[in-house]
Amino acid sequence: MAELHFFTGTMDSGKSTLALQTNHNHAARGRAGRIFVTHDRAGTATLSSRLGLTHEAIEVAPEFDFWQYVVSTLTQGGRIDYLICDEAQFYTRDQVDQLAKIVDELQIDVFAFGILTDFRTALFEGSQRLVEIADRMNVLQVEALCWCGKRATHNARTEDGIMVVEGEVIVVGDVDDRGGPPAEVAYEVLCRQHHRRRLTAARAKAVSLAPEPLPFG
Ligand SMILES: Nc1ncnc2c1ncn2[C@@H]1O[C@H](COP(=O)(O)OP(=O)(O)O)[C@@H](O)[C@H]1O
Ligand SMILES: Cc1cn([C@H]2C[C@H](O)[C@@H](COP(=O)(O)O)O2)c(=O)[nH]c1=O
Repeated sequence: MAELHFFTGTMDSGKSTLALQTNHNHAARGRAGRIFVTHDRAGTATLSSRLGLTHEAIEVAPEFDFWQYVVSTLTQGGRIDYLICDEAQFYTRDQVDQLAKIVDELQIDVFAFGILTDFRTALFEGSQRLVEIADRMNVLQVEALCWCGKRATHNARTEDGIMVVEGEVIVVGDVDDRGGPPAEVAYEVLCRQHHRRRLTAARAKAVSLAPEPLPFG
């Protein structure tokens, strides 16, 4: 039986790497797949992992129809055994419903990968629908860590190094771990407590270096 799988984790937890590994393993056994992505950091129609692997992919625009794409490919004699869908948090609710229909009606496996929540801690539209209807939901096993050492569960956005909780939902960007001057827009993974307190690594360091107030005599 085909299934709709949803693999989730914070930014930088290895989702795109797993997407490419999944594609590799299925393709190596002669299965025919298609790779989809949207808003990848590496540019349009590319699936990229921080481990250096990239693969060309089909760019998913908001009006893209997965069901139509697959049905028209099959009716033209093409073969599709599975779909790899990265950055699935950005897919629309309708697109996720199309993926479920493809699984149920055409017996094609779908492997979707994406972050669950945005920088404000709200569910993304695509992820919400995947949580609601996926056959299996898997949390990535390689844990991304907060600066304090705890498991990171939240994605924080920084602007010029300052954590923000308001703004556009979609802003493509990367985790800033180069230690250089802060990027205009960057992301940092944090545990819930430090996300709640808006305590990023840089702010925690600044606080720890602040001089102790002199005791009054
Ligand atoms: N130089 C490195 N050496 C080993 N592993 C690395 C290196 N850089 C990144 N990684 C691994 O790659 C993971 C990020 O992979 P990626 O697939 O791009 O994540 P995601 O798609 O979840 O954002 C990191 O969690 C880390 O485990
Ligand atoms: C939290 C958050 C993230 N994004 C963007 C930033 C990246 O381009 C992707 C996540 O990619 P990854 O492969 O999981 O690292 O999503 C965003 O647009 N809005 C957000 O709130």
